[in-house]
Amino acid sequence: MPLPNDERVVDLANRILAQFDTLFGLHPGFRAAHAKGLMLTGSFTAAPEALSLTNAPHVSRPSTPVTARFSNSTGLPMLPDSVADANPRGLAIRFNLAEHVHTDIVSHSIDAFPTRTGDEFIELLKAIGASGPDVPSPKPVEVFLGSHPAALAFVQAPKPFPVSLATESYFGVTAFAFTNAQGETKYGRYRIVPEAGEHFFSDEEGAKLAQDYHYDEIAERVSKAPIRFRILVQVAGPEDTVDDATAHWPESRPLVELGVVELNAVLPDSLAQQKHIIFDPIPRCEGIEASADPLLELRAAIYLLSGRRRRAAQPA
Ligand code: HEM
Repeated sequence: MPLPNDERVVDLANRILAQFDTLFGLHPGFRAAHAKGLMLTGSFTAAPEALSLTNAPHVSRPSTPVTARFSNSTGLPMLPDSVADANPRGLAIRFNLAEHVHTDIVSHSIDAFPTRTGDEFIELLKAIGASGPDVPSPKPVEVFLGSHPAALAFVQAPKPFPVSLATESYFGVTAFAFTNAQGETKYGRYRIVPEAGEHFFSDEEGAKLAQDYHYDEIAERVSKAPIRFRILVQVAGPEDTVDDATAHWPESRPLVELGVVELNAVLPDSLAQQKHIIFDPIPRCEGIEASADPLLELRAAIYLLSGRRRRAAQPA
């Protein structure tokens, strides 16, 4: 996973990282965002119909080992699971194709993102940082939301507390170009759907959850039976926008099943593994290419810079 060649992207990535530090404080050894999490292992089994979409290596073989990380939002590693800011939850999946060869999916539990570009995103972070409780209305964040409808829609969208991290759906949000063995390319977006169905608490119930409820629950659940998710790809129509994470496609677009992820166990050294692993929002594998979405290169740079910093941190 290389840093982008474009120095402006790397500079923006560093500035966004610094803005996360300002918002959440420094927590050496943890992620700047999605800091609280847990890692599990398992395998991916491709669905037969997946080959119609892509000849990616994990789709062309019977089974691929995976490593997955569930996470809470924010850069606060001790954030209680009962706090609304813990939503949306994250799910990152690494398909281990060979030693040191892998491709990842990074997803979160809402089919939306507040901004189309990184420049808008840093503006939003700065506006949030400048909108403390003592700041009179209209606060900078209110002004930002008033002039950015996608950000307003993201903030206002329901983000309920899942009963379990295994009863939540996750969305890749950015589009990728999927190419099959015949050379046909279609754009699509990931949807990761729980076999256990979607189940949520009311906000009142969510606010009463224990500090580490979701992570204790998922560990308990996987110790009894495997946890399964179907990985689907929502396929774009010819007129759909494929380079804008804030754009929504009609629900009538077809869904192609890529396969099933089965998680079998929590990694015994989850904390050390989380510190080390750096998920890549760009697939970088045959059959799945990045779209022109400007967030992709930027995120790849941020996750790498943040990951290098995390790896270099000395244990507390
Ligand atoms: C401007 C856009 C974005 C920025 C600046 C951003 C920023 C970050 C940062 C700084 C991290 C921590 C990286 C690390 O230390 O490893 C992170 C992780 C993460 N982000 Fe984003 N993000 C963006 C968009 C998204 C989108 C669109 C999604 C959902 C599809 C997403 C889901 C996640 C998840 C799940 C993680 C945790 C990954 C893991 O477990 O290692 N982010 N993000």
